[in-house]
Amino acid sequence: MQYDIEDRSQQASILLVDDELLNRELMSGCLSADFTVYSAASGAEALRLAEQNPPDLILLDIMMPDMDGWEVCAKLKDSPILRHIPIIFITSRNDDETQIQCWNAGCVDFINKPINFVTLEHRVKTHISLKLKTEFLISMSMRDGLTGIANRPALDKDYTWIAGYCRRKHSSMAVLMLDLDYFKKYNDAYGHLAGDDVLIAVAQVLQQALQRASDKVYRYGGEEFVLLLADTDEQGCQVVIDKINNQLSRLAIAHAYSPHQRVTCSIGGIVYPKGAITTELRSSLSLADEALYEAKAMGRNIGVIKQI
Ligand SMILES: Nc1nc2c(ncn2[C@@H]2O[C@H](COP(=O)(O)OP(=O)(O)OP(=O)(O)O)[C@@H](O)[C@H]2O)c(=O)[nH]1
Repeated sequence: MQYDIEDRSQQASILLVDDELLNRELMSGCLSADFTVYSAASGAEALRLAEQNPPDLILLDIMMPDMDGWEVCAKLKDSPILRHIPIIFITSRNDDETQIQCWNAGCVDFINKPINFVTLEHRVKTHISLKLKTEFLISMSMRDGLTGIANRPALDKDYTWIAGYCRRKHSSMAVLMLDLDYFKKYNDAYGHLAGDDVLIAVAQVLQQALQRASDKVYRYGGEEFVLLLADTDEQGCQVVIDKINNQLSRLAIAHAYSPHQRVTCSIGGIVYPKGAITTELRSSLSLADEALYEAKAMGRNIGVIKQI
């Protein structure tokens, strides 16, 4: 995947927070050619705007009436969604104590007033570039290199919050494990690269079969995939399994060494009843794996779902 920092910078957004209109206008004039800039005249407005539309960077004045920059910063750092947004303080004070206070508050940098606009522009570009590159690296580390879908570390990360969410919402949840049938024979007969193409095609089928935003698919290992389906019962699982099988049968990838003469998969899954979900991924996978084992033993190309 190619990454172009220039392209992404154009879309990067900056929230300016300053109670003085002139400061906001001058900073906006300096930055709006390169970034999407929006501004707030108070701490309360800044928090509201940041929640509605989290920016990539916040330029935060310290001395403001009602809520000062320190308090805004503390509230941002308290929010699980907003805490990672880099903050640059804008301050007219340059004493040691203020500088230490800025760093302790969790800013990435600070700029002194009167503002040197060349410095402002360069500092902002540096921090936006760092933020975008970090985001890109994090997203890459959560993707499977071959198929482009989420990988096992992403599953580890997502499972806890999806299971916790379903438990709190008192909804059901399904964990499915999918394994291609006779895939070793496929690789042996058609070659490893052809096998890779099958994995890519199957990953696409799985993504298409999952229609809700909360449905997630991961490449778990070699030819194994895991699906997390929030708010899904046994009947819902069956609908998903049927869609996957129909789509695979429509693709009709020839496999002369399978009794089905085409690439098929077996699926094992478990459904947790409303609210009774374990937040331990390991035990969910081990139960789904048992169901998958049964599906394989029953002749493959079949789904076995168990209600827990
Ligand atoms: N092409 C390709 N093959 C892979 C990849 N990862 C794992 N495999 C292959 O997947 C095959 C899995 O073989 P087995 O675990 O014996 O399973 P199987 O042949 O599908 O048999 P059943 O699951 O019992 O139907 C092995 O040949 C692995 O080399 C990959 O990234 N690309």
